[in-house]
Amino acid sequence: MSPDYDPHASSLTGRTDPEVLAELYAIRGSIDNIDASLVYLLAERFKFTQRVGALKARHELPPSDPGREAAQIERLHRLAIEADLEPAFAEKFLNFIIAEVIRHHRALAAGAGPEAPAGDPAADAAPDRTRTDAGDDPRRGGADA
Ligand SMILES: O=C(O)C(=O)C[C@]1(C(=O)O)C=C[C@@H](O)C=C1
Repeated sequence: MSPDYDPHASSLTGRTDPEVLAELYAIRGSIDNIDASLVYLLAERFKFTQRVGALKARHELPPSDPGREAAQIERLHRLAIEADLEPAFAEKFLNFIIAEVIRHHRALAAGAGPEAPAGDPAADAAPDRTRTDAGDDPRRGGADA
């Protein structure tokens, strides 16, 4: 745990029954563990998507793949129902992450990323806007989102 993190930080201290607070802190300990896991999991996911982005940039593939996304969303819907999680939330969450991944892919294709060093032809190429891409996807805010 980071040294400046206070797991008992709360606006409830001093006006809540200490026993209730103790129970709340115990539950929050698990919430903190899960949040930490989410951060590490997301970091791992982004490491892999950076590799996808570098591959796509090298081969001049479009940053987004709507067919893949549709399959991911459908699968996530099913998993969410199984897991008793709101499917609309699961979809929103995945779309949020994917939008960020696509932003990274675009930066890589434009040569801004660490995996596309100067002089790499893929890095110097302008992002290809002629292909099917999220530029047409209203979720991503239009052509230059
Ligand atoms: O699999 C890819 O092609 C990716 O670029 C990764 C990813 C994802 O984050 O899962 C991101 C963008 C694509 O539209 C589809 C999937």
